[in-house]
Amino acid sequence: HNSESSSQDACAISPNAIVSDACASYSTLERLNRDVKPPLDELTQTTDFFSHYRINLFHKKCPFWNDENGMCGNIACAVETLDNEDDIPPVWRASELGKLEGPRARHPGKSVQKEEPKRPLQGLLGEHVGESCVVEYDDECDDRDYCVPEDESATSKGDYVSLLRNPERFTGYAGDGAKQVWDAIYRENCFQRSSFSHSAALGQDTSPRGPAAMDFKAVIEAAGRQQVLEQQRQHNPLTPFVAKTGLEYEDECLEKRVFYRVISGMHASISTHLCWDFLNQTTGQWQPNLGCYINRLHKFPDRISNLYFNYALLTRAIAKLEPYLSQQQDYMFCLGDPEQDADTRAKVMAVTKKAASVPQIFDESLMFKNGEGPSLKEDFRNRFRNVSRLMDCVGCDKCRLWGKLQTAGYGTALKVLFEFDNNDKPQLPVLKRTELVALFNTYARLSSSMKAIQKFREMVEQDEATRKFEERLKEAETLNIIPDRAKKPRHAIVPGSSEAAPSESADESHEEREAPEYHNRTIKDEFDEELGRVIKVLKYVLTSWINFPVMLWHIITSELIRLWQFYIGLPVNPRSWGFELPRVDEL
Ligand SMILES: Cc1cc2nc3c(=O)[nH]c(=O)nc-3n(C[C@H](O)[C@H](O)[C@H](O)COP(=O)(O)OP(=O)(O)OC[C@H]3O[C@@H](n4cnc5c(N)ncnc54)[C@H](O)[C@@H]3O)c2cc1C
Repeated sequence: HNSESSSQDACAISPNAIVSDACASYSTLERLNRDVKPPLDELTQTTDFFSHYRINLFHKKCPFWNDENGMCGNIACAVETLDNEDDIPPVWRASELGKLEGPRARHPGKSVQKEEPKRPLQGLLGEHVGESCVVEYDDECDDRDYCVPEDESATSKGDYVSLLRNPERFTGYAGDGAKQVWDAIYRENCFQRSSFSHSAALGQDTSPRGPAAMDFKAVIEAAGRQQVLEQQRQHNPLTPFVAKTGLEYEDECLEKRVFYRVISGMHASISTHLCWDFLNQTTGQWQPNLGCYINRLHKFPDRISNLYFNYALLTRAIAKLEPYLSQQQDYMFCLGDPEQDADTRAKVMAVTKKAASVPQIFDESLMFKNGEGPSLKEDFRNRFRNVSRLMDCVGCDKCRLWGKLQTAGYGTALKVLFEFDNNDKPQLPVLKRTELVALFNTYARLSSSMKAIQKFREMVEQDEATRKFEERLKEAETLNIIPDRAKKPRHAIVPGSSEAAPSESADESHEEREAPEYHNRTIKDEFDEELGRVIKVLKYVLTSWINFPVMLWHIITSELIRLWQFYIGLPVNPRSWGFELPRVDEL
């Protein structure tokens, strides 16, 4: 008996989709999240260490494109959600919503650090913030990084900002600017020189293999040129074609599924938050937007499955960190404050213990096998660096903050999974503060996305039930057999959805909630209906019996194939069967 798929909610979105890469089903992860979320919220919301992040937001330039070549990534280009924002109060406009809020403090120089070791920020983040838990004195990054270290190529070390004051939610950042960044990020999924065997078309066939960013820039530019030429061609048909953009070979890269899943899962999580914490810009109300969820996520179960995949991936990374973070001599959270340090560690442990409570949630040892190991890993790292650089092209500060943080979070997770030995205790204290903060906050983002998705799913079900009820009511009305009191809608309503049905009033009496009574039915009607049901059940049972041998054959062969794949080290097909209770509405 397959215990995971036996429960009602198991694999409700896309059966077994996650099992193939992450050894866990939806229901296992949702159960785990119920345990992990409370201590994780506590950690990210009540400790100074985890509620502040240092980020270089303003001294970086988008390295991939500028307005001159017809592509555009800055705020002025981000088409806003409303055609005319002049009609709405400034506070609801995208330009305001995207701004950073709350206190901000410059990274202190060496002299201040020496003079004021306990208060290097001199109260700039607020009087009660334990600054020794927030400030990090770091130097260069080591080459195991999957993300771009914040201080790369910039003179400024960045600012400390409060994550609590800047929740990830709807900002109104949308349109061409946002789309262009996402497109470029997904194109990164395909970036690998071996995939571009016709690189001559990019005009750089003789150049030695340069940094990934340079190559990537060339691809983007080629794509940009292509786009501009395409537009020009509409007016002037003689405009030349660019022979190849390099993007034609996209399919070859699709096998690098994990990278794609990480990015798509991150995108799905961002979309979930903006739909859950959505501002209706004409009424000024913050509320979940069911239509937004349906259009961006519900219709795309693979996106949701990728989000769950990321949850499994981060759970494994966090569980793996437990021995590394448990001892003060191995890691200090707050250098100048032993009490806060102990408190933070206890809260971290509460999370890592829960994360480690489900064994085998993601088996990283299966990755980077089949001879591609080191080069694939290198490729992975470079792609991640580029995604992080692409975040500098995001034209909304708050989105950039969370985009950067989450890219760094996944980068850290990959580093922990693939660079740390599987020994009980990893040897080197290689994780920086920024990395830890990014990792745990990215985990917290996924955790709250999962919860929001579960709620959204309930809303969809309620919405559908309401719609069905209304349809039946209409049918009955046309037959004129419904008493007036049964015409009230009975199902709960989606709060705030643009597609919300009318709300059930709180004082609605119990009697009014009962099913509508159907009058004028004769005994013959009742008998015919009952007989119809009996025949349907009989048919159902007989078909199940007839199908059984075929099904058994399918199960045995598919399991044998899976066993064989496992034995010779191939990726194992997802399980295509499971036990579930018959759905009564099939009858
Ligand atoms: C880094 C970054 C951070 C952002 N943060 C915020 C934020 O905090 N708040 C906010 O309101 N807006 C944010 N945005 C903007 C937001 O993500 C959308 O771009 C915007 O709302 C417009 O949405 P859209 O419906 O046009 O599709 P987009 O979300 O822009 O998607 C573009 C295309 O990508 C594909 N796609 C969408 N989702 C997935 C997925 N999960 N997997 C694979 N493919 C997918 C679809 O083909 C879609 O048409 C951010 C954008 C970026 C690039």
